[in-house]
Amino acid sequence: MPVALCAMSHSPLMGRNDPEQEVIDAVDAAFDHARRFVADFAPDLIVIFAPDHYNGVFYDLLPPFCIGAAAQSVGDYGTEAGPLDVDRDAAYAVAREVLDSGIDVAFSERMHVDHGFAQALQLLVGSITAVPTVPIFINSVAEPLGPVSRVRLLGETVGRAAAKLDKRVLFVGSGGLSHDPPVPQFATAPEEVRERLIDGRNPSAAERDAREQRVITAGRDFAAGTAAIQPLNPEWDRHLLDVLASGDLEQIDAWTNDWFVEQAGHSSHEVRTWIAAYAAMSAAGKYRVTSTFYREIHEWIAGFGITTAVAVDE
Ligand SMILES: O=C(O)CCC(=O)/C=C/C=C(\O)C(=O)O
Ligand SMILES: [Fe+2]
Repeated sequence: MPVALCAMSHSPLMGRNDPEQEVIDAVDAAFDHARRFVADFAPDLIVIFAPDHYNGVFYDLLPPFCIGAAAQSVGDYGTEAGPLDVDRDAAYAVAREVLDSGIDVAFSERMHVDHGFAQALQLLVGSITAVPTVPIFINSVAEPLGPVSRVRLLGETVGRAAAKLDKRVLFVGSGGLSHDPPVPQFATAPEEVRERLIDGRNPSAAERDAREQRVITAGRDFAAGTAAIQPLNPEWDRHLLDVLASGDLEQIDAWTNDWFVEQAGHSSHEVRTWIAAYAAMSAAGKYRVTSTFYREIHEWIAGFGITTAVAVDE
């Protein structure tokens, strides 16, 4: 059955610390294009790969990957809260195929997800329930991380499973590109922050507000050139976009996790979601990238990209 792809950056700072109007208009136009692309493809199912930012998955039990058979959005940064419309049968079918192929994916009957999933679904199809989904969490934040080659293999097996579903499947990758927003790291976090990284579900409104305000302030400082966070790396971003478009994804296996951080900041690991989505596409054969948007947006602390791709009949 047909497959298609949309990979996109997300940012909790959209609408909270916006760049100048010309940039917003360009992003809006790119999302309009992506929405039309998705509507024209008319997916029966969205398989979405996204990270979490210590809102749904914590160090009390932190799998590298997790497939949700049911999922609940926490509603951080004003995103839609509540249950996603998860296709449970499809989630089980995908999980079986992934496990059969030797990838030890975790599985959840109550996965908690944050803006990584919700913002992408809302931007592309209007809500977290508009189209049945299979949500797949990819740890992109909480070290230690496994090699990126495992993410590519996960994506490939998910793609093989999706091809057997007899559905029109849209693969979505949500996150990236180069960016280094203030997401705490366990190794360097003070004790009280460590505690919430281990078991921080259901923070009070005041706690959530303080966390969100910290990120908004960092966005303001970054745009003003005064934030002590890593710069964006548009050359690295463009190179990644070229590699993904080339279809030659195996070259990514040689990229080390340290290299991602050196080049493009800690949260550049979120491009794992793009790599998985493109690898899923590659399982169906050759593909062609049909649109690419890219801008450096300091206000959102993001090398911000949106790409779409279709399968090519050989
Ligand atoms: O305060 C925290 O623990 C997390 C901060 C946070 O959620 C930052 C999110 C940033 C992105 O999702 C992004 O830029 O990709
Ligand atoms: Fe993120």
